[in-house]
Amino acid sequence: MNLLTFRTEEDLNRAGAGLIASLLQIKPKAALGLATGSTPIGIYEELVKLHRSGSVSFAKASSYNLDEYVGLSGSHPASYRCFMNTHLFDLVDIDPANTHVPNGLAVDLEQECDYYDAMLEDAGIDLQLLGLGHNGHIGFNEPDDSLIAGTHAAMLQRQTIEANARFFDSEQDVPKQAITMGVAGIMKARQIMLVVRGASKAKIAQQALTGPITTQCPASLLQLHPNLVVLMDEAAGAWAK
Ligand SMILES: N[C@@H]1[C@@H](O)[C@H](O)[C@@H](COP(=O)(O)O)O[C@@H]1O
Repeated sequence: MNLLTFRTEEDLNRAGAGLIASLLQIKPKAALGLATGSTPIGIYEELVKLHRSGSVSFAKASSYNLDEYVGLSGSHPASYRCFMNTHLFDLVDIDPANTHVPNGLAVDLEQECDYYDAMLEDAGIDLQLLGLGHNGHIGFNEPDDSLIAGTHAAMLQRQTIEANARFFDSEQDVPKQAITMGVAGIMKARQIMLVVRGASKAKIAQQALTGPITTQCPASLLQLHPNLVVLMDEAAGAWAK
């Protein structure tokens, strides 16, 4: 595991974007595993800047997002599809046909999950970007007695609904279910970049990265990944010094 702490958010964003840009330079057809939430926004902003300056192209790349709310269409402003279009896809030269986000409106969720897994298997994620939930979740893999390997429809925990209510008009509007890549799908990525920001996540980051590996903290499984890089700001990574 490579633990990196950054003095400023700008430094962290540059490092994160730099990693993705270097991969695309070496492997233009890279399959990127992407994440939503507030954590990756700064990294996407840096990537857009790099793209505008001509330093990076997504023209041959493909992307696979971690998750999507069940019941939201891609045009709903709080959907992860809409988030990705707004923060990255519409601002760079990626072919929209090569961007993949689970379909939250799928009538048959099981079929949608199987379809997504088959796509992931085919693509082989080169780099998976991850944020961290306050309860240790990754994607929408919530703490539990057991975890699910493949893409599945997950029930969101109260804490997650509360944390994500800021993206909706009210807490009642937050969907209770989401389609998420499973832990095996995440762990299959050739490289994982976990990004953690803010003092409120310091404790769970420390627990996930140095504590016991347990399904009660899904991010702790990342300790088993052979190629994990963790980017933290000083507030989240104070314990790592
Ligand atoms: N499903 C997403 C996760 O993929 C994300 O990592 C997490 C943290 O979000 P934030 O970065 O906004 O703290 O929230 C959501 O629940």
